[in-house]
Amino acid sequence: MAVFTEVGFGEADALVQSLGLGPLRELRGIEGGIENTNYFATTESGEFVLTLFERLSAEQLPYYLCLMKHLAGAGLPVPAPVAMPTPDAPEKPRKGQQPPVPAEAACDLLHVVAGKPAAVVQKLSGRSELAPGAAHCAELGAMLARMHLAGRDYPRIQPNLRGLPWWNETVPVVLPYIEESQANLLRAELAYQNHVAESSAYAALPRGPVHADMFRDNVMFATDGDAGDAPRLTGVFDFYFAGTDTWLFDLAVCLNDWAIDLPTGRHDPERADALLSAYESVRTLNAAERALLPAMLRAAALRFWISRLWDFHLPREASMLKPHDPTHFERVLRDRATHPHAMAQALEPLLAA
Ligand SMILES: Nc1ncnc2c1ncn2[C@@H]1O[C@H](COP(=O)(O)OP(=O)(O)OP(=O)(O)O)[C@@H](O)[C@H]1O
Ligand SMILES: N[C@@H](CCO)C(=O)O
Repeated sequence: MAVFTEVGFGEADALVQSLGLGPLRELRGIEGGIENTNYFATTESGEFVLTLFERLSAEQLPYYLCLMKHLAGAGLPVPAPVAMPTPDAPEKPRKGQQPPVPAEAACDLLHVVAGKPAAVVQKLSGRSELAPGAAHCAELGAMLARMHLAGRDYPRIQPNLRGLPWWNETVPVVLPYIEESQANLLRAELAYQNHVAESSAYAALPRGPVHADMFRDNVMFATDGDAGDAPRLTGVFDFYFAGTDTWLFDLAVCLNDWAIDLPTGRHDPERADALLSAYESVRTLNAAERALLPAMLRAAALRFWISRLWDFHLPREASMLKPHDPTHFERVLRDRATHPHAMAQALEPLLAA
């Protein structure tokens, strides 16, 4: 469980009551997660997740919270953040008076708990599928494409804060902790990704708001079907690494997690095909995306190798924090870099179709 900041029952109760959710019945620290403090909060209105943001600032947070609201409003299975009710609309300002500050500027989805920025979102039903099959990957691929399309009219822009500039900043910080052969791979891959980012093909990639961390443990599937029923995706959460970035990077993050054999890091052709063809059933990849898929699979592996090295070697204080294993993404990156076209080649018949 990652509880970086302990929240008292009384303080959580005061917040949920002011949100109009009724008195707090139960408050329970959540197991899992390494970024933020999360609690399940039960009130008479239902079950919610209270998140205290440990690294993101109040200036950065409206991008994520408003994106969740936007996607939920577009019918995507995304938990909607609970807004602070606004007092009754003030009277129209008289001539010469200042107009009121628009609610958007204050962000009524962002609250303060224990001195930290905080949000309350709906608790999703279902459970994560940590051993997904092709049918789960197909559900994911179609939802990812729908999410990309639904983000096209999202007005806010904020870079992926775990994108290339962060990789360039963080690699020198982790280099002293790793072996020479690892350092060589890390430096070489970073140089390659800087080169890719300057290419005209990269500039031609479609982009918009992306989740950028849609791993198996951030997606829920229904548990109500009988065994054998087709899986049904009921939700995706943890938007706090989202940002404006290429859709292809988002897809590569998913392929690297959902469509691989975890012990070896190698891709699984059946699951990769299912994920990609379902994505393409909603939105077809363009020529630049097809060309850069191998490079983005490497980029997505690099991103999580760096963040896992950083979390592992420079940990923060938290109750029962379990950092993820960095060597997993070293293996994935070695596989993608040694066989740069393996996954993309396996997907080629699909891409050409
Ligand atoms: N909206 C939600 N509905 C149901 N469960 C949720 C929801 N949000 C979070 N959880 C539960 O809380 C756990 C931790 O949340 P999350 O993954 O967002 O942690 P984090 O520390 O913020 O992020 P990270 O995954 O980046 O470490 C999840 O594994 C899930 O069980
Ligand atoms: N999904 C990330 C952790 C949260 O960003 C990882 O597995 O490294």
